Amino acid sequence: MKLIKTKFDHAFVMRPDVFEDSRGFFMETFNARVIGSLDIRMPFVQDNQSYSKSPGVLRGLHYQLNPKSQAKLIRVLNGAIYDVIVDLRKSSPTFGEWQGFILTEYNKYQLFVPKGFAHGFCTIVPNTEVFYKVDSYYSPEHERGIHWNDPDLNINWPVSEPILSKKDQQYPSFKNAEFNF
Ligand SMILES: Cc1cn([C@H]2C[C@H](O)[C@@H](COP(=O)(O)OP(=O)(O)O[C@H]3O[C@H](C)C(=O)[C@H](O)[C@H]3O)O2)c(=O)[nH]c1=O
Repeated sequence: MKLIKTKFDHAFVMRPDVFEDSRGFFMETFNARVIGSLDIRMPFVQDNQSYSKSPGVLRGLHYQLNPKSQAKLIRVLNGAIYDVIVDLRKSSPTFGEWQGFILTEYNKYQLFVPKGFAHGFCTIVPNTEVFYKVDSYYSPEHERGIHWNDPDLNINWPVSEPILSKKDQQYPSFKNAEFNF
């Protein structure tokens, strides 16, 4: 497995070993022993999958408050995304900083996002399917968000007029957002 560090402690990109032959390929997409060796607290308790018809669909920036904060292991089954995480951990030296990653069905990159981060992605091709594991159950009462186009974060999304849910249009700015990490 290939491991790529990010600007954040405990967040990283990993690429499983891919075994290709004349039929196609095989790879272990999740192995608790491998994940455990990266001192990632287990267990993941829920798998999520989303499908976005068009390029320019932006989902985020989302997170759940403690005690229901979620670590996530994200990968693209089909298509491609520009994936963004924002450090919301107040004591972190990278608090308020963000980093973007291109995850596609072709590079097979997986992004591990620790608890305490806001997460969002923008699709860059049609028919994009994203699969991710989370280590805390969905809790609408603890769900919060930050506006995708927050001027202080100034994230360089690949589109200027994304397709957004009503909910994502109404999230507060970074400085007015509620978080407890
Ligand atoms: C997240 C979630 C949602 N839902 C229900 C609630 C809504 O009725 C419906 C669609 O949810 P939402 O519009 O929040 O879906 P996304 O905009 O794709 O949200 C996700 O987008 C970004 C990228 C994330 O990182 C989060 O994991 C997640 O918030 O699914 C559930 O039943 N369980 C869940 O775990």
